[in-house]
Amino acid sequence: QPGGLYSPADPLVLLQVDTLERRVLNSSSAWLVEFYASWCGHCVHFAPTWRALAADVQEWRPAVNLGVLDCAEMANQKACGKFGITGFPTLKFFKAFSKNPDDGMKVFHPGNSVESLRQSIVIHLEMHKETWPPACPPLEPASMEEIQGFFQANNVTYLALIFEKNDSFVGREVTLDMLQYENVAVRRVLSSEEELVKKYNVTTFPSAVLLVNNGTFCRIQVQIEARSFYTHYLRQLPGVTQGSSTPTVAPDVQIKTTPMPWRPADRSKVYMADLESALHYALRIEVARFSVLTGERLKALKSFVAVLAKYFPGRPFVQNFLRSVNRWLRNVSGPSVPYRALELVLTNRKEGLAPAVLSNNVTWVGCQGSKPHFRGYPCSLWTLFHLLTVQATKHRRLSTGPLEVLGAMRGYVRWFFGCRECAKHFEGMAAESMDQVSTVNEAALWLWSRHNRVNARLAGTETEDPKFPKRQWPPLDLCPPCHDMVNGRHVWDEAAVLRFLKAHFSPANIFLDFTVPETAQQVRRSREAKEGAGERGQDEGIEGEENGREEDNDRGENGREEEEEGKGRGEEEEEERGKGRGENGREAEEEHGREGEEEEEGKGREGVEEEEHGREGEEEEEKGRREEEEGEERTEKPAGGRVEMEAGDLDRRGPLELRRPSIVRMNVKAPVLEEDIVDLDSFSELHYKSKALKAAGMEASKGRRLSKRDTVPLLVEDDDSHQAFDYAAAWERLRRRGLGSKQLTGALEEGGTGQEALRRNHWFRMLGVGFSRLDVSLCVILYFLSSMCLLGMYAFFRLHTRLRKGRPGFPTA
Ligand SMILES: Cc1cc2nc3c(=O)[nH]c(=O)nc-3n(C[C@H](O)[C@H](O)[C@H](O)COP(=O)(O)OP(=O)(O)OC[C@H]3O[C@@H](n4cnc5c(N)ncnc54)[C@H](O)[C@@H]3O)c2cc1C
Repeated sequence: QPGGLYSPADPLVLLQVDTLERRVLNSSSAWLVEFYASWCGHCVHFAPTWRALAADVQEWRPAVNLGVLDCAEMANQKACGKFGITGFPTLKFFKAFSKNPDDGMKVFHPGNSVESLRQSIVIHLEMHKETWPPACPPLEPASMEEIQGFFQANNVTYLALIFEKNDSFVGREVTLDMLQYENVAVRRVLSSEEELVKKYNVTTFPSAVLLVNNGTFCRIQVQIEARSFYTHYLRQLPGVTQGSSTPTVAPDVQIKTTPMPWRPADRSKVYMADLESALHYALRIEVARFSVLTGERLKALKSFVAVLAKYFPGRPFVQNFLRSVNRWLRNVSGPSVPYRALELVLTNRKEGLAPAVLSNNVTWVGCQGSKPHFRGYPCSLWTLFHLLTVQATKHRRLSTGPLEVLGAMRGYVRWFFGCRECAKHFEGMAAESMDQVSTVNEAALWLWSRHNRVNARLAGTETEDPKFPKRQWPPLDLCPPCHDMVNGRHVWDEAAVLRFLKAHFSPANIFLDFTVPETAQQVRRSREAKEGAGERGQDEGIEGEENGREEDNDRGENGREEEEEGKGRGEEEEEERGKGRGENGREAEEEHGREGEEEEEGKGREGVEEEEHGREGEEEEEKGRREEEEGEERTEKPAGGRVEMEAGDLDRRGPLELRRPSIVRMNVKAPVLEEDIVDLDSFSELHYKSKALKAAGMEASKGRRLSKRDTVPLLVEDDDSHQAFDYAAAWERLRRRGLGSKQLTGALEEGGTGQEALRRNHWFRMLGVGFSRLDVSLCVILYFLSSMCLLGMYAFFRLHTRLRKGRPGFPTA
C-alpha cells in the first residue's frame, strides 16, 4: 500500500522500484538516498530531519540529489534487498556514475542533525576523484596561483573568497549554495595560505572577501560570519541571477494513495490477521534482508522459530508451516544458511497431506493505523510476543526456562528487527534487567512493563497515531482491577495485570476477522494428516512429537527441576490468585477469554498429570479428542484433576458473571461458536463423577451456561503436545449440526452473522429437535414410572372390586 513518510511536495526525489536504478546508477549527479520503512518508529522521528536537510541543500542540485525509498512497500522490498539494506533508516551515498547497487556508501548519522548530515554530504562529494560530478564546483582550497589567473579563466564578474580554518565547512557549503547562481564563483582559502591571508589583510576566520573582475576587492560585511549570511549577501549582488536552466528534479512518481477500506476492530480483542501478518513480515521480509544467515543471527532465527512452533496458537496449516520451518532449521548443522535455501521452506505448501500455509499478505486489523505509516508491523510484533510470553505461562512443561520466549524475542529484535534504533533501545532495556526474570509469569509481566516504558517514551511524539494515543496499558476501561491508588498515587495491581494479560492474550480472544479463510480442502487435509500421524506414527506431526520428546529428554534433570519449580510456582500462583479473588482480582479473571483460559489452564494441569502417567495418557487424550470429533457425545477422558479445577474455578468465577465488564460482552466469537451447545449429558456425567462439581452445578443452575465440553475440542494438543485451536474440529462440529457453509463462514469470520445462525439453531432445538439425552432418559423413566403407577392402581382396584363382590354380606338386621 503506497503512502510513505514523504510527499511530492518535499524537495526530494520519491524513488520507486522502477526508478531507483535508473535514476541513481550511472547518474552524472551524486545521490544520497534514505532507505526507510514507513512503519519504523525511528524513521518517523528522522523524517523531519531528512526533510529539513532536503530543503537546506535543494540548491546543491544537480551536484547531489536527495532521494527516498520506502522499503516497507511490497513492490520495493526486492530492490531494497538488492541494495543491501538490512535496517532502517539506512542512508547511502552514491558517487556520480556509480555502476552497482553495492557502490553505495553507508552514511552514518549519529547526531541526526541537519548540520552533521550536510557536512557529511560535503565529505562524500570530496571523495570523487577521477569522475567529478560535472555540475559540482571545485571544493578544494584555492591557491595564490589560481586566484591570480581566475578572471582570465572564468567569465564571471565576482569571486568570493571564504577564509577559514581547515576543519570549517562554511567555504564549501557557500560554494555549493551558489552553484545554481550565475556570474559569481566561490572558493575557500585556508588560514594556512599565508600569502593570500596577508594580501587581503584577513585577521579572523572565517571571513570573506569579494573580488570583482575589474581588479577591485572589498571585505564582505555581514552581521555574523556564517554560511547563510554570506549566501544571502552574494545572491543580492547586482548581476547575480539564478540560472535559467535551473535543474529541478521533479518527483518521478506521483504516488497515488488509494485509501484502504477501514477494517473495524475492537481493541479488547487480538486479531489473527495481525499475528499472521507479523509472522509473514518477520520471516519472509525481515529475515530475507540477509542473504546469508550465520553465527548469532542464525542462532537467533532458530530460537525465534522454535518458540513460534511451540507456542503459537495458530490455525492448523499455519502450525504445520511453523513446525516444518522449525524442523528444517533444527536440521541445519552447518555454520551458515543462504536465505535462498530457507526461502524454499518458507514457500506455502498447499498440496500433500499436511498443508503448510502462511498467508503472503499483510493485513492489519487491530494494528491498523489511521495512516499507512502508523502502527502496523511493530504493533503486531509486540502483540505476537505478548501472546507468546502468555502462552509460555500456560504450557510450563514445554518451557525450557523463564527466559525462553524473552530470549527469542531479544535475539530476533537484535538481529532482524529493521528499526535499528528501536532494537538498540530494546537491547538496552533487556541488558538492564531481563536476566532478573525468574518465572514465566515474571516474563509476561516484564514484557508488559517494558512495553509500557516504550509507550511512555513515545507518547506525544511523531510516531503516535492521533487516533490511537499511546497510553499506559491496559487502560482503566479495559481492566479496572489492574489500577489502584496508594496515597493518591496510581499503582498497578500486578496480580490483576497478569490475569488480564492471560485473558487478553489467550487463544480464546483471538479473532479470525479478515484472515484468509482456510478452504474445506485444507481442513480435510489437516485432519487427515493428524489422523494419519496418530495411526502411522510416521508423518511430520509425529516426527515433531518425537522431536518434542527428545527435547524433553534432553532437558533431563534440569527439565524436571524446572517442572517441579513450575508446580511450586503454580501453587504460589494459586495462592496469589486466592488473594486476588477478593474484589479486585475477579473482574479481570472473568475477562472475555475466560472460558478459553479455563480450558488452557485445565490442559496445563492435565499436562502435568499426563506427564506423570507417561505418554499413554497423551495418546489417550488424542484418541479421546478424535472420538469426540467423530461424533461421540461423551469423552472418555479421565476428568480427575481438571474437574477439581473446574469446580474451583467456577466457584471462584461464578459470582463475577453478574458484573461482567463490557470487554466480556465484546468477546463473542470463539466462545459463541459453541455457546449454544449446552451439553447437559456431559455436565451431569461430570456432576456425578465428582462431588466437587456440585458447586459447579449450583453455579450452572444459577444461570451460568456451561460450554466447557465444547470449547475443549477447540483447543487441542497437537503432535508436539502443543495446544492449539482446532478450527478444523470446530468447523466439523458446526457442519454436523447442519449449518450451511455460508453460515459457517459467517460464524467463523463475522461474529454477527455467525451468532444469528447459532441463535436460530438454538430455537430449532428449543422446538424439540435438540433435547439432550438426559432429557430423553428422564422422560422415558417418568413415562415408565407413571405407566407402572397406573398399572398398579388398575390392579389394585380390580382386586378390590373382585373381593367386594365375592365377600359374603353381613346379614341385614
Ligand atoms: C521491540 C520494539 C521496540 C520498539 N522501540 C521503539 C523505539 O525505540 N522508538 C519508536 O519510535 N518506536 C519503537 N517501537 C515501535 C512502537 O513501540 C510501537 O509499536 C509503534 O509506535 C506502534 O504503536 P501502537 O500504537 O500501534 O501500539 P504498540 O505500542 O505497538 O502496541 C501494540 C498493541 O499492544 C497492546 N499493548 C500496548 N501496550 C502494552 C503493554 N504494555 N503490554 C501488553 N500489551 C500492550 C495494545 O493492544 C496495542 O494496541 C518499537 C517496537 C518494538 C516491537
